[in-house]
Amino acid sequence: MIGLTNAVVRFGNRCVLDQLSFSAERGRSLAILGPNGRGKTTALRAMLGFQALAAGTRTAPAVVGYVPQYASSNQSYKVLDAVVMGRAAGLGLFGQPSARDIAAARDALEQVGALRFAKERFDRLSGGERQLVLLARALATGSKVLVLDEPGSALDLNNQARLLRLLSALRAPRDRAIVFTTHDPNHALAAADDALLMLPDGPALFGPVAETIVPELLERLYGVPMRLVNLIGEDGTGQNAVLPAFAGRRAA
Ligand SMILES: Nc1ncnc2c1ncn2[C@@H]1O[C@H](COP(=O)(O)OP(=O)(O)OP(=O)(O)O)[C@@H](O)[C@H]1O
Repeated sequence: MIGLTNAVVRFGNRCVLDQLSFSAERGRSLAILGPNGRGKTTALRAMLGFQALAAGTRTAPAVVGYVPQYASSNQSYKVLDAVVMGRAAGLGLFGQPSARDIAAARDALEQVGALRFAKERFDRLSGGERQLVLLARALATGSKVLVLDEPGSALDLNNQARLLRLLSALRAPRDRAIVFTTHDPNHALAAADDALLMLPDGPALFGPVAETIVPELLERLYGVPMRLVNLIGEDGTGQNAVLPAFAGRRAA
Protein backbone atom coordinates (compact mmCIF):
# COMPACT_ATOMS: atom_id res chain seq x y z
CA MET A 1 0.00 0.00 0.00
CA ILE A 2 2.77 2.42 0.95
CA GLY A 3 6.56 2.30 0.97
CA LEU A 4 9.88 2.96 -0.71
CA THR A 5 11.95 0.75 -3.02
CA ASN A 6 15.73 1.31 -3.27
CA ALA A 7 15.19 4.96 -2.33
CA VAL A 8 18.13 7.36 -2.35
CA VAL A 9 17.96 10.87 -0.86
CA ARG A 10 20.96 13.17 -0.73
CA PHE A 11 21.36 16.57 0.91
CA GLY A 12 24.50 18.04 -0.66
CA ASN A 13 27.24 15.44 -0.31
CA ARG A 14 25.40 13.59 2.42
CA CYS A 15 23.45 10.47 1.49
CA VAL A 16 20.64 10.32 4.10
CA LEU A 17 18.71 7.43 2.52
CA ASP A 18 20.86 4.89 0.70
CA GLN A 19 18.92 2.24 -1.22
CA LEU A 20 16.20 2.13 1.44
CA SER A 21 13.34 -0.33 0.92
CA PHE A 22 10.36 -1.05 3.15
CA SER A 23 6.59 -1.22 2.89
CA ALA A 24 3.42 -1.36 4.91
CA GLU A 25 0.79 -3.51 3.29
CA ARG A 26 -2.94 -3.45 3.93
CA GLY A 27 -3.65 -4.77 7.42
CA ARG A 28 -0.15 -4.14 8.76
CA SER A 29 1.43 -1.51 11.00
CA LEU A 30 5.05 -0.47 10.66
CA ALA A 31 7.16 1.35 13.27
CA ILE A 32 10.27 3.22 12.10
CA LEU A 33 13.02 3.68 14.69
CA GLY A 34 16.47 5.25 14.55
CA PRO A 35 18.72 7.79 16.22
CA ASN A 36 18.15 11.55 15.86
CA GLY A 37 19.00 12.84 12.41
CA ARG A 38 19.19 9.36 10.85
CA GLY A 39 16.47 10.09 8.29
CA LYS A 40 13.12 8.87 9.66
CA THR A 41 11.19 12.04 8.78
CA THR A 42 12.99 12.19 5.44
CA ALA A 43 11.86 8.61 4.73
CA LEU A 44 8.22 9.51 5.49
CA ARG A 45 8.39 12.68 3.40
CA ALA A 46 9.98 10.77 0.52
CA MET A 47 7.25 8.14 0.74
CA LEU A 48 4.57 10.85 0.59
CA GLY A 49 6.22 12.67 -2.33
CA PHE A 50 7.23 15.78 -0.31
CA GLN A 51 10.92 14.93 -0.70
CA ALA A 52 12.44 14.22 -4.13
CA LEU A 53 14.24 10.91 -4.64
CA ALA A 54 17.65 10.84 -6.35
CA ALA A 55 16.90 7.20 -7.21
CA GLY A 56 14.35 4.53 -6.41
CA THR A 57 10.57 4.63 -6.31
CA ARG A 58 7.79 5.36 -3.88
CA THR A 59 4.35 3.82 -3.49
CA ALA A 60 1.46 5.68 -1.86
CA PRO A 61 -2.26 6.21 -2.46
CA ALA A 62 -3.56 9.65 -3.51
CA VAL A 63 -4.94 10.46 -0.05
CA VAL A 64 -2.98 9.65 3.08
CA GLY A 65 -3.80 10.66 6.65
CA TYR A 66 -0.54 12.35 7.65
CA VAL A 67 0.49 13.64 11.07
CA PRO A 68 3.64 15.78 10.72
CA GLN A 69 6.15 15.96 13.55
CA TYR A 70 5.57 19.66 14.17
CA ALA A 71 2.57 21.83 13.50
CA SER A 72 3.07 25.51 12.92
CA SER A 73 1.50 27.39 15.82
CA ASN A 74 0.51 30.53 13.92
CA GLN A 75 -2.72 29.04 12.66
CA SER A 76 -5.51 31.03 14.22
CA TYR A 77 -8.42 28.89 13.06
CA LYS A 78 -10.57 26.81 15.35
CA VAL A 79 -9.71 23.20 16.16
CA LEU A 80 -12.88 21.84 14.53
CA ASP A 81 -12.06 23.73 11.31
CA ALA A 82 -8.50 22.36 11.39
CA VAL A 83 -9.88 18.82 11.56
CA VAL A 84 -12.53 19.50 8.88
CA MET A 85 -9.58 20.45 6.62
CA GLY A 86 -8.64 16.78 6.75
CA ARG A 87 -11.75 16.23 4.62
CA ALA A 88 -10.46 18.66 1.95
CA ALA A 89 -9.55 15.98 -0.58
CA GLY A 90 -13.24 15.06 -0.83
CA LEU A 91 -14.47 18.66 -0.97
CA GLY A 92 -12.90 19.95 -4.19
CA LEU A 93 -11.43 23.43 -4.61
CA PHE A 94 -14.47 25.53 -3.69
CA GLY A 95 -16.52 22.91 -1.87
CA GLN A 96 -18.12 23.73 1.46
CA PRO A 97 -17.96 21.13 4.21
CA SER A 98 -21.25 19.28 4.63
CA ALA A 99 -22.92 18.25 7.89
CA ARG A 100 -21.38 14.83 7.22
CA ASP A 101 -17.86 16.33 7.04
CA ILE A 102 -18.40 18.16 10.31
CA ALA A 103 -19.78 15.02 11.97
CA ALA A 104 -16.73 13.04 10.75
CA ALA A 105 -14.41 15.71 12.16
CA ARG A 106 -16.20 15.67 15.53
CA ASP A 107 -16.06 11.88 15.56
CA ALA A 108 -12.29 11.96 14.91
CA LEU A 109 -11.80 14.48 17.73
CA GLU A 110 -13.81 12.22 20.03
CA GLN A 111 -11.65 9.21 19.10
CA VAL A 112 -8.46 11.00 20.14
CA GLY A 113 -10.06 12.46 23.27
CA ALA A 114 -9.85 16.07 22.06
CA LEU A 115 -13.49 16.94 21.40
CA ARG A 116 -13.43 19.37 24.32
CA PHE A 117 -11.04 21.58 22.34
CA ALA A 118 -13.33 21.76 19.28
CA LYS A 119 -14.09 25.47 19.69
CA GLU A 120 -10.62 26.54 20.86
CA ARG A 121 -8.06 28.20 18.64
CA PHE A 122 -5.48 25.71 17.36
CA ASP A 123 -2.56 28.07 18.04
CA ARG A 124 -3.54 28.40 21.70
CA LEU A 125 -3.30 24.67 22.41
CA SER A 126 -0.29 23.02 24.06
CA GLY A 127 2.12 20.94 21.96
CA GLY A 128 0.54 17.65 23.09
CA GLU A 129 -3.01 18.94 22.52
CA ARG A 130 -2.02 20.02 19.00
CA GLN A 131 -0.57 16.57 18.36
CA LEU A 132 -3.93 14.99 19.25
CA VAL A 133 -5.78 17.40 16.96
CA LEU A 134 -3.42 16.60 14.06
CA LEU A 135 -4.07 12.92 14.67
CA ALA A 136 -7.81 13.64 14.49
CA ARG A 137 -7.26 15.53 11.22
CA ALA A 138 -5.46 12.48 9.79
CA LEU A 139 -8.31 10.18 10.89
CA ALA A 140 -10.90 12.56 9.41
CA THR A 141 -9.42 12.03 5.92
CA GLY A 142 -11.00 8.56 6.04
CA SER A 143 -7.87 7.26 4.25
CA LYS A 144 -6.95 3.63 4.75
CA VAL A 145 -3.30 4.71 5.00
CA LEU A 146 -2.04 6.61 8.04
CA VAL A 147 1.47 8.04 8.33
CA LEU A 148 2.38 9.46 11.73
CA ASP A 149 5.68 11.20 12.46
CA GLU A 150 6.46 10.71 16.17
CA PRO A 151 2.78 10.90 17.13
CA GLY A 152 3.53 10.36 20.82
CA SER A 153 6.52 12.67 21.24
CA ALA A 154 4.63 15.48 23.02
CA LEU A 155 2.07 13.31 24.84
CA ASP A 156 1.92 12.64 28.56
CA LEU A 157 1.79 8.99 29.68
CA ASN A 158 -2.00 8.89 29.79
CA ASN A 159 -2.28 10.26 26.26
CA GLN A 160 0.50 7.91 25.07
CA ALA A 161 -1.58 5.01 26.40
CA ARG A 162 -4.62 6.45 24.60
CA LEU A 163 -2.57 6.77 21.38
CA LEU A 164 -1.39 3.15 21.60
CA ARG A 165 -4.95 1.94 22.27
CA LEU A 166 -6.14 3.96 19.29
CA LEU A 167 -3.37 2.62 17.01
CA SER A 168 -4.23 -0.92 18.13
CA ALA A 169 -7.95 -0.31 17.53
CA LEU A 170 -7.23 1.13 14.08
CA ARG A 171 -5.10 -1.91 13.28
CA ALA A 172 -7.65 -4.46 14.54
CA PRO A 173 -9.91 -4.62 11.44
CA ARG A 174 -6.75 -5.25 9.37
CA ASP A 175 -8.01 -3.02 6.56
CA ARG A 176 -5.47 -0.20 6.88
CA ALA A 177 -1.75 0.36 6.52
CA ILE A 178 -0.24 2.39 9.36
CA VAL A 179 3.31 3.76 9.46
CA PHE A 180 4.65 5.64 12.47
CA THR A 181 8.05 6.81 13.68
CA THR A 182 8.94 6.61 17.35
CA HIS A 183 11.85 6.80 19.75
CA ASP A 184 10.18 4.30 22.08
CA PRO A 185 10.62 0.62 21.11
CA ASN A 186 7.71 -0.19 23.45
CA HIS A 187 5.40 1.69 21.10
CA ALA A 188 6.53 -0.69 18.35
CA LEU A 189 5.91 -3.69 20.62
CA ALA A 190 2.45 -2.40 21.52
CA ALA A 191 1.14 -1.30 18.14
CA ALA A 192 3.28 -2.54 15.21
CA ASP A 193 3.63 -5.76 13.23
CA ASP A 194 6.88 -4.80 11.52
CA ALA A 195 9.75 -2.46 12.34
CA LEU A 196 12.32 -0.62 10.26
CA LEU A 197 15.51 -0.07 12.25
CA MET A 198 17.55 2.74 10.69
CA LEU A 199 20.88 1.71 12.16
CA PRO A 200 23.50 4.43 12.66
CA ASP A 201 26.13 2.44 10.76
CA GLY A 202 24.97 0.51 7.74
CA PRO A 203 21.80 -0.53 5.98
CA ALA A 204 18.41 -0.38 7.67
CA LEU A 205 16.81 -3.61 8.89
CA PHE A 206 13.18 -4.29 8.06
CA GLY A 207 11.28 -7.23 9.54
CA PRO A 208 8.66 -8.49 12.00
CA VAL A 209 8.67 -6.84 15.44
CA ALA A 210 9.47 -10.17 17.12
CA GLU A 211 12.77 -10.30 15.18
CA THR A 212 13.73 -6.62 15.18
CA ILE A 213 12.67 -5.18 18.56
CA VAL A 214 15.21 -7.27 20.44
CA PRO A 215 17.92 -6.06 22.86
CA GLU A 216 20.94 -6.85 20.62
CA LEU A 217 19.60 -4.85 17.66
CA LEU A 218 18.30 -2.00 19.86
CA GLU A 219 21.77 -1.74 21.43
CA ARG A 220 23.21 -1.36 17.92
CA LEU A 221 20.50 1.17 17.11
CA TYR A 222 20.98 3.45 20.12
CA GLY A 223 24.36 2.48 21.57
CA VAL A 224 22.67 1.91 24.95
CA PRO A 225 22.49 -1.49 26.68
CA MET A 226 18.92 -2.78 26.61
CA ARG A 227 16.98 -5.36 28.55
CA LEU A 228 13.86 -7.29 27.55
CA VAL A 229 11.34 -7.93 30.32
CA ASN A 230 8.11 -9.86 30.24
CA LEU A 231 5.19 -8.18 31.98
CA ILE A 232 2.02 -10.02 32.93
CA GLY A 233 -1.07 -8.10 31.87
CA GLU A 234 -4.42 -7.83 33.66
CA ASP A 235 -5.72 -10.73 31.59
CA GLY A 236 -2.81 -12.93 32.68
CA THR A 237 -1.08 -12.92 29.30
CA GLY A 238 2.56 -11.89 28.97
CA GLN A 239 3.70 -8.79 27.09
CA ASN A 240 7.31 -7.94 26.27
CA ALA A 241 8.78 -4.56 27.14
CA VAL A 242 12.27 -3.19 26.61
CA LEU A 243 14.12 -0.95 29.01
CA PRO A 244 17.25 1.09 28.39
CA ALA A 245 19.99 0.54 30.95
CA PHE A 246 21.01 4.18 31.41
CA ALA A 247 24.25 4.79 33.25
CA GLY A 248 25.28 1.27 32.35
CA ARG A 249 22.87 -0.34 34.81
CA ARG A 250 20.96 -3.43 33.82
CA ALA A 251 17.74 -4.38 35.58
CA ALA A 252 18.09 -7.21 38.09
N1 LIG B 1 15.80 19.90 3.50
C1 LIG B 1 16.95 19.50 4.06
N2 LIG B 1 18.12 20.03 3.66
C2 LIG B 1 19.30 19.62 4.19
N3 LIG B 1 19.41 18.69 5.15
C3 LIG B 1 18.26 18.14 5.59
C4 LIG B 1 16.98 18.52 5.08
N4 LIG B 1 16.03 17.79 5.70
C5 LIG B 1 16.68 16.99 6.58
N5 LIG B 1 18.01 17.20 6.51
C6 LIG B 1 19.03 16.50 7.28
O1 LIG B 1 18.86 15.12 7.06
C7 LIG B 1 19.10 14.39 8.26
C8 LIG B 1 17.92 13.52 8.58
O2 LIG B 1 16.85 14.34 9.05
P1 LIG B 1 15.48 13.73 9.55
O3 LIG B 1 14.62 14.87 10.01
O4 LIG B 1 14.93 12.86 8.49
O5 LIG B 1 15.97 12.85 10.77
P2 LIG B 1 15.11 12.04 11.86
O6 LIG B 1 15.64 10.66 11.87
O7 LIG B 1 13.65 12.20 11.59
O8 LIG B 1 15.54 12.80 13.19
P3 LIG B 1 14.79 13.05 14.61
O9 LIG B 1 14.75 11.73 15.32
O10 LIG B 1 15.72 13.99 15.30
O11 LIG B 1 13.44 13.64 14.33
C9 LIG B 1 19.43 15.43 9.34
O12 LIG B 1 20.82 15.52 9.49
C10 LIG B 1 18.86 16.71 8.77
O13 LIG B 1 19.60 17.83 9.20
